[in-house]
Amino acid sequence: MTKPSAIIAPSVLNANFLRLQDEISAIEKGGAGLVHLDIMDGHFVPNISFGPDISKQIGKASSLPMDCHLMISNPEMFVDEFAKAGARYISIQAESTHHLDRILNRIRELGAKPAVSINPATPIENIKWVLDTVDMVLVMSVNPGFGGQSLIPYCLDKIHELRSLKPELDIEIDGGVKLSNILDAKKAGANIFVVGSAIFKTESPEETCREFVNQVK
Ligand SMILES: O=C(CO)[C@H](O)[C@H](O)COP(=O)(O)O
Repeated sequence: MTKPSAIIAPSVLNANFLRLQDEISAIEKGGAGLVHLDIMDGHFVPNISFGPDISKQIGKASSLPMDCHLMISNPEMFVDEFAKAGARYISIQAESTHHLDRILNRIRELGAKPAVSINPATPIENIKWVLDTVDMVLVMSVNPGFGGQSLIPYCLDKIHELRSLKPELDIEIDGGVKLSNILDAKKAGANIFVVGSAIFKTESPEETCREFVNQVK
């Protein structure tokens, strides 16, 4: 049985957008495996970030595969655009659509990797029937919308439950991940770690990213 590899996926939500190219180069040098893009629409979540055009520019500015997390209502209207923008992964919030199976299959047809995401209060049971359709499950460990929040501890129990169900699945944790708790997340069963403010709000995002990479090796 192949053990999924550990990957740090910095979220640029809290990066300095006026120096985005430098911020991206820093995480590349720091050993990140993915660049995580938080797409927010002011409707599904109480914040607005950016859309497919900026994502496409980020894709061109980076050698890292893009991990696009759609925290938006009506995601079916936008998956084609994100696939065209070059997303490697497209994550859909299970709570955001009536047609989860359809949209995940559409993402694969478009040549990207489908992933499903669940909010802290959403049970694993709700995504049970799509676990064989996706390449990754993203477990939100904060209520989505903002960086810089604290990890909700019961989300680690959800990851543990999911890992027991699917030993080879890529499981991503997103929200409140810090150097002080990343090993708890790893122990629970996560292997892809989204880290936002704990990387970009430090003196040297490159050095900090490297520390996270070394921590989960
Ligand atoms: O999806 C998100 C918020 O909805 C962010 O990816 C997440 O919060 C990462 O930021 P931080 O590491 O600062 O918590």
